[in-house]
Amino acid sequence: MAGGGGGGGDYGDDSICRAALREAFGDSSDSDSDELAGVSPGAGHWRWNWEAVAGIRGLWLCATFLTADEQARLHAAIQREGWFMDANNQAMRFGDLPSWAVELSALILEAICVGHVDVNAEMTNEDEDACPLPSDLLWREPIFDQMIANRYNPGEGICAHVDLMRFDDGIAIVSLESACVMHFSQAEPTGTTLDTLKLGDGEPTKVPVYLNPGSLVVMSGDARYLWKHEINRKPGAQLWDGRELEQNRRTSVTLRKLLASPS
Ligand SMILES: O=C(O)CCC(=O)C(=O)O
Ligand SMILES: [Fe+2]
Repeated sequence: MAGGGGGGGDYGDDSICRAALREAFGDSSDSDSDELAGVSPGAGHWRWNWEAVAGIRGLWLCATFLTADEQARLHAAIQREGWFMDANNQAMRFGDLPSWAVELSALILEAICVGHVDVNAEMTNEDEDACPLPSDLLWREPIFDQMIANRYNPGEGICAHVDLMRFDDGIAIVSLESACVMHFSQAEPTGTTLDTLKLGDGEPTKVPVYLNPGSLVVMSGDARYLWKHEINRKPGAQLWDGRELEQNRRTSVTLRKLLASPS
């Protein structure tokens, strides 16, 4: 897909993306179902701004992915599943996803296809760098068939990890309820590339990414395979703009695609 120019802009061939959307999900304007219905194709086009996270190839953030209303409807749909009763704080689905997750997947694909890309100075002019997901991942069907919903109480997070290799490239994370800082650190230091990312004392740099409610993070390539991600909500670890974030309950939805199992 072609990238936007210096000031950002629509990218890719809109009609190809729209065809992919229709093929994958049908015409959502006909939809009479579901919690996110009413979001017609292209409706979010003006507000979807994609930022490439500096220093991590394949890591993209769309801070304006869901409106407050869409967040509320998505959260209500998750609540209705009744997953987070008692001490339960995680639910996984494989294969057929709940209809709201299928709709969310369609919205993610649409945001990737028609959103605006802020091309920063560090990026090269290679087309693949100017799209939040490589086109082969955009065309796979379904785009996602595995989902994890996580609920974190204040103080709870997730340890540094690379997602399991049983999942394909191209992972999306939607945040709800409250903000957090997710840190990325290199998984396998290779000497050469790490040199530019090391602090003076040799400690690998952690790249902080602020995940506000309603934001969408997309990881592919290096970001998915060569960088670990974590959410450390121990006191002192959630710093943003020099201030400690106030911690509240956070819910996230992670969408991935299972690799075909060897038969
Ligand atoms: O909750 C999040 O934001 C991240 C979840 C995650 O990384 C995972 O489930 O693999
Ligand atoms: Fe993960």
